Amino acid sequence: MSVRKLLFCCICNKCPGFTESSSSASNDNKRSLKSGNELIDWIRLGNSGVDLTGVGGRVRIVCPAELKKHCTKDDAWLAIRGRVYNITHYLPYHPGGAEELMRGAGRDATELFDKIHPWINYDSLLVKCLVGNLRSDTPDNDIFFDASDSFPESDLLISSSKAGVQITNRNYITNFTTPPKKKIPYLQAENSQNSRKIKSLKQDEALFPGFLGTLHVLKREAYAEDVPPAIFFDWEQTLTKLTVAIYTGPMSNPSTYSQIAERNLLIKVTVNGWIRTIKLITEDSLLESLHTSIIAHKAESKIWKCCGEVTIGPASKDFSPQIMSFKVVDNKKLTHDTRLLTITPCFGTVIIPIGHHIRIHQTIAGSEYIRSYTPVSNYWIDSKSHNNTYLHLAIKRYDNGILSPMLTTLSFKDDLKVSGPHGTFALHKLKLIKTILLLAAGSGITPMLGVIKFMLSRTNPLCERVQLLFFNKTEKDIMFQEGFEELANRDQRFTVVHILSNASSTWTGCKGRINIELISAVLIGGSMTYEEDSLFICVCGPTEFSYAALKILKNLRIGESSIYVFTG
Ligand code: HEM
Repeated sequence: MSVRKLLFCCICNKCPGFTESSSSASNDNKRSLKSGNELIDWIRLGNSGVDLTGVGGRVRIVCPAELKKHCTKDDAWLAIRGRVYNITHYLPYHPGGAEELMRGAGRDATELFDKIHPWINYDSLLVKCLVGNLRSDTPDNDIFFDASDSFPESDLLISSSKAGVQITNRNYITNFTTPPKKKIPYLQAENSQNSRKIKSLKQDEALFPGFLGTLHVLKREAYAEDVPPAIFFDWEQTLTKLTVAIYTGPMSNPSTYSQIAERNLLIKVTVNGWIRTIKLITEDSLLESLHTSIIAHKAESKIWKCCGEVTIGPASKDFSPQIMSFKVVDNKKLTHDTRLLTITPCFGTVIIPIGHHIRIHQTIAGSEYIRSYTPVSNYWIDSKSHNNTYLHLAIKRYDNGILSPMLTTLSFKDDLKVSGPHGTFALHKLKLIKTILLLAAGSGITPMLGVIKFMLSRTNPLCERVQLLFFNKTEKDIMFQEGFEELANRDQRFTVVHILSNASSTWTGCKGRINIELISAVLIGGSMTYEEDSLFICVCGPTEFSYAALKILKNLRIGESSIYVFTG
């Protein structure tokens, strides 16, 4: 549930908990809609399979000049918060009237929209009308509308080919009524440390009640380590399923843990070391979670009037990772001495942030043994079952070890105690990074896998280079080799160099251990061109390897702030 979208608003002031003071628009402007042009009719049109985007439903980048051209009633586009929508079909359904809505046509209408009704859940209403992301030159916008920030939830539902099929098949009805506004703790006012900062933001808040205020908060505070992040809750439903989205802000790399007990859905979200608990007492009973974005089966197939009662607890820093029970789903060979163990939580779902790890706790002969593993995402695994509740762990067997011989022989349905997530890797360190060098040895490759995928998928700023130097003893020790080759063939920005310390006579690649000549040849010798501020280096491997790498990087005058060493 790596959701970064910030969206929390009611679409109508009839929602419970909606306060008059939230509205800045006057009722005089409201038109009565012709019969056949009401909200329900608009939802029906959206679900009818008609292409409301006018461009075939392919989400793409729109430049301001193109947006400008779509300004007539027959062909009207409008942009809000960096997203461009085709509003042509929505014109007769707009409760404020078509003329009013046309005021926003052909331009970035964010300010206009926010002046009148910032609480409207425009993104849900126009979910089928999304043309693409507005290309913007202003750095401020980039904070929020990083194209890598592509709002996974919505995109799943609107993306071109899938949308029509999925929606009719699933009887999709979008939410449109988020829970009571008064319960949104969009400012952590209870935290006295922040009172000074909060005061300075009061003006913005008054101007833009609700979520826009939060955008301002996030913009200024997102990267301040000791400020609990604002988080938001949204939901949508079909007859049989409830989907809950928690919005945590850009680059926040959240971890979550969720559990369901009939009408109680408990979600724990951790962002930058702050833990928040969201408790939802639903209108009716739920069954199990379906996957990590918390889609839960309803006990009875019906549409609920509202989602239920949501309470978002205060932020706390006392985050002691909890111990959870897991079961083994699969155990298969990865290399000659490494197994890929697939495990799933016995209850609920767990999300481990990029670059973080879990710990396996095992009691053997009365003593507890603990070992850390970074889960490997589905992308790297040749697995038919891409179930999002699974964690895949690459476990190397050390014959003289205590834990690994036991873990590598686990089989289906065996129990495991797991704690997590653990780690200090902060994704926002990579915010401005265009070139990344990854130095990994042996099973130290696992945290790099998430970083590689993240860097290559982001576009703002566009990542220019991901260079992996992967150190192993012999050819047969190399994990995920095929995956690397495939990726390198597909994406020229990614390169991998394998370096073996004990290569066979047939090995034609690099040989040796980590050394300054090798690293300086990569960094300075020309295979990587970079600007100092946009370079980052990650290191992961056995302790001696990490020390050696750090020493070399120090000698090459790479600043500490540009290096992150993963430790278990
Ligand atoms: C940006 C240009 C827009 C303008 C100038 C505009 C203007 C207005 C006005 C004057 C009203 C009546 C105010 C009231 O009394 O509630 C209204 C209501 C409404 N507008 Fe817009 N609007 C715009 C965009 C949008 C968009 C993009 C959406 C959603 C897709 C939207 C959805 C609504 C809804 C749902 C209402 C009814 C609000 C309520 O009942 O509280 N509007 N709009």
